[in-house]
Amino acid sequence: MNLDEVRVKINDINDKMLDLFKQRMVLSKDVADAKRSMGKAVYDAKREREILDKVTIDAGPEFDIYARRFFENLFSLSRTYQAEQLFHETEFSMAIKKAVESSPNLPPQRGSVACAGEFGCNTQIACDKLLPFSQILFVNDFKAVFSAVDQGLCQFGVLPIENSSNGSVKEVYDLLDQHDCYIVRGTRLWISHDLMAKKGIKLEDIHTIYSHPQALGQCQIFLNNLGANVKLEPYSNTAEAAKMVSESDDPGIAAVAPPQCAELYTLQTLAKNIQNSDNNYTRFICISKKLAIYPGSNKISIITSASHTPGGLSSLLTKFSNVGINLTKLESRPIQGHNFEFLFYLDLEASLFDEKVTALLSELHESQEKFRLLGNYPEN
Ligand SMILES: O=C(O)C(=O)Cc1ccccc1
Repeated sequence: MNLDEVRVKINDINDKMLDLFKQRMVLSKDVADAKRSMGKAVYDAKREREILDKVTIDAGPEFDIYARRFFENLFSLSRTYQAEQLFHETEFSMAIKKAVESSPNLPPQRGSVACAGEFGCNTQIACDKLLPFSQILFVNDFKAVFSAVDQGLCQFGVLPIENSSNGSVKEVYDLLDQHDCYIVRGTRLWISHDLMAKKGIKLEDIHTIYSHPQALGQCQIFLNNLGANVKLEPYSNTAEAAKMVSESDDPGIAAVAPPQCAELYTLQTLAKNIQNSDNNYTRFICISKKLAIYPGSNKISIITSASHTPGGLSSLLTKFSNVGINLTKLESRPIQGHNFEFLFYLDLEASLFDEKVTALLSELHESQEKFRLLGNYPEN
């Protein structure tokens, strides 16, 4: 057979498969419809497993794995189609509706906001960008930001979550799982770091440099070049490190902090723009106790689990590709007390104003062992 002849045959098979596929999708909807009207669960894991085992045997050793994956994908597509076609209100979808209806058309500009750090820190700049007329309450650490929001001391909390060169702020991911708070907004800031010390001090006089671990990580190349005699010490926050240096009696210490901190804390800049890369952006989130979904919300964050089996994560991800959703972030964090089991944090380019997306997330809410919507929010 020459190439043209093979192509003709393949086209013919494709046409037949497409026709069968469409027939199968319609039948899968009918089955779901019938099951639902009988009050039965639509998803039948046992039956799916039996069919998968049968096709694996029937396909023979050359094609068994291919056949199994092919049918797994077919089932996944059917389930997405069923969820979309037979969408029914669930507790989850009603909570979404309520949040959409009760949220104002524009994100708030004012309110009380908790910020970990001190005057002049990067997170304060993010607070000013997100809530320009807010009252900032500076607290000690990220945990205290969550507590302030959780206990109603502040309406909002702003936290760094991810940096373009240094990766995720893992502590914030863990705290998101531990608190009943929602992400209501996000923003991205270009971050630059300066090295600063007391006035009159030279770079060669410095023996210890303090800063937030994210900032130290973002300036690793410059800092490591200073040699082994210079110690790097993590500190709670960049601006707090600058303040501590200015108040300390030790002239040999310095801080990595945002440029404005030099003037704020009467320090002298020893080196400017010491970040590894100029492409140094940090994403910040704004959390709130109440779920709010403003018009224009283009990003969804969720926490979920995947089954601890081969293909478990892949079948979770397939559900998003089934409806054409782009994933912008996948973070995994170990589940405390479980051996090598993980929670997955996903960011999706999607909006709950789209019914298809609400249908998919409702389906996940029902089918996944763990599922939590962290928020649907605008990020700019
Ligand atoms: O807000 C700050 O300045 C911090 O210390 C946290 C931080 C560190 C580096 C980048 C963004 C936020």
